[in-house]
Amino acid sequence: MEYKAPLGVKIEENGVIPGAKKLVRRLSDLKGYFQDEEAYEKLLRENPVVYEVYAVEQEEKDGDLNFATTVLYPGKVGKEFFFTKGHFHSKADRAEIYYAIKGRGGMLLQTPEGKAEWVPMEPGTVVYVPPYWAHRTVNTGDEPFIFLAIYPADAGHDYGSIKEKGFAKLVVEENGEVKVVDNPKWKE
Ligand SMILES: O=C(CO)[C@@H](O)[C@H](O)[C@H](O)COP(=O)(O)O
Ligand SMILES: [Fe+2]
Repeated sequence: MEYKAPLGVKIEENGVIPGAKKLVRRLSDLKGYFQDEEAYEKLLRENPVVYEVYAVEQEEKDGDLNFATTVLYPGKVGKEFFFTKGHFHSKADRAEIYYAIKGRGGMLLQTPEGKAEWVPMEPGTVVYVPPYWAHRTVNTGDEPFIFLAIYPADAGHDYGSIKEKGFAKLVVEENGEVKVVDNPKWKE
């Protein structure tokens, strides 16, 4: 039997995992995701980085685990706070654990039938993402929102239906307050 080597790695203050695979998502990678298309086009001139992911991933095998930090930058498109694309897992029954490290935000979760839930997150919050729920994180603060995700190595990402339909709820700023409101464009 060949055994894999154990690994201990320290997450840096800024959320970087040394040696991890880095993925960068700019605003241009999120075309069609935000409600306010005019605000999107305007901000696209600067094309800011919306988030970075630092992932330590294994072969897609049952029983193994991946982990990744996400650094989700503060910002808004119109009233809507910056968020990650959001996805179901390709193996839809694979669950996940998130652990918030820095900053402020939360997670939108949604069943395949479109039942949406909002879970606020601050440093120290653990979120359990049950099997079958799509999930998207949102930065509602004014500093980077940094969290760790731990997920089965064979979970995979299925972005299609969220890209097409979005979430039934939006997280917006209204009169200086964070509000979770119904998505007017949502169709069952
Ligand atoms: O949920 C997971 C892995 O299953 C996270 O590591 C996200 O992949 C990351 O926060 C970026 O979000 P997405 O762009 O993948 O939605
Ligand atoms: Fe996930």
